[in-house]
Amino acid sequence: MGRLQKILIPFLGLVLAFWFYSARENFKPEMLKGKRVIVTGASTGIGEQMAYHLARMGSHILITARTEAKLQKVVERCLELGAASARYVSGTMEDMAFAEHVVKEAETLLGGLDMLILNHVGTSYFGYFNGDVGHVRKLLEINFLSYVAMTTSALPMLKESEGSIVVVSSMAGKVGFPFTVPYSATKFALDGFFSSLRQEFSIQSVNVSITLCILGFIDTESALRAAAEVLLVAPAPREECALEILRAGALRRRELYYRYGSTRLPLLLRDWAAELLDYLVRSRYRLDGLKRN
Ligand SMILES: NC(=O)C1=CN([C@@H]2O[C@H](COP(=O)(O)OP(=O)(O)OC[C@H]3O[C@@H](n4cnc5c(N)ncnc54)[C@H](OP(=O)(O)O)[C@@H]3O)[C@@H](O)[C@H]2O)C=CC1
Ligand SMILES: CC(C)CCC[C@@H](C)[C@H]1CC[C@H]2[C@@H]3C(=O)C=C4C[C@@H](O)CC[C@]4(C)[C@H]3CC[C@]12C
Repeated sequence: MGRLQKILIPFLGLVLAFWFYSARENFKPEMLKGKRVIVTGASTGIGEQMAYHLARMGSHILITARTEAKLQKVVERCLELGAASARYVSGTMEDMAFAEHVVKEAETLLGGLDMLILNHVGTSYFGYFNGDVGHVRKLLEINFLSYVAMTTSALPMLKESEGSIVVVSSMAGKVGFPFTVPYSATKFALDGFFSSLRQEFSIQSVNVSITLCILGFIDTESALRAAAEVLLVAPAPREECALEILRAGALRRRELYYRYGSTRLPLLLRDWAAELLDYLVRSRYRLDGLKRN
């Protein structure tokens, strides 16, 4: 009996802890109503879909990317869908002054900021590493340093609103995949920077959440163009992906894994059977589909 109690009580404790942990707050679209949100890389792909979801939820939206004509169309659609307000700023994230300018625009136009969604990525190649160090530097500036610059300038506003930072990363920011060498380096850098910063926020009681989004293959035009012929993996829908990112950000989750089965489960292998994971990853590639570049 005594032994049974010794096992049963901790077991019940664990069950209760699990129940308590999983019964966390549920997402309601009203959570983002009236919130002031920046979405970067929102002229197309997942960023564009996030803008539309935010519009339906009644947020104030500030979007950015390089192509003005596309941004204009996305803003128009956001207004049709019910955004509280929708504006754009066009420019390149190769330029840190532009990254900071976007944040300043939120201050001027919206009077503050509740959520900063960092989503843009510069164009890269999907193929063997070609030795171009200049490209790695440029991609680090676009995919990583501009995220740092925007976070730094948005922090006073985010502290004020007790807001959220959402960082869109990838499975390629947690595991090495073939053909994404420069891209993968930039995504691993994001994990280092933002996971460390989250720890400091916790120590300093800074109530700004950081959500790192670990995405698998998503059916955006650029991803399909680059990799559909090579990967034996079905891409997940960008609309659903965009909604899951917003949900995780609104719930102040630490990380999002989308889709769960093709991201979280393979990652369980990473620390215990890295060689097996590497092998399984390679087995999902069709090398004769690779374009010459
Ligand atoms: N699709 C996928 O399979 C996966 C995507 N992800 C991540 O999801 C996020 C979105 O990806 P996805 O929607 O596929 O990307 P897209 O290629 O569809 O969109 C990229 C966006 O970034 C903008 N952009 C590109 N270069 C620059 C630049 N120099 N300065 C400013 N903006 C720029 C583009 O607009 P413009 O050209 O007008 O500037 C566009 O709006 C990225 O962080 C990506 O790493 C993660 C895992 C898988
Ligand atoms: C085998 C399984 C364990 C999981 C497989 C998931 C793999 C196939 C997923 C995970 C991360 C994905 C890449 C990514 O993050 C972003 C881009 C940029 C885009 O412009 C071109 C496509 C590309 C390279 C994706 C290609 C597919 C990748 C490697």
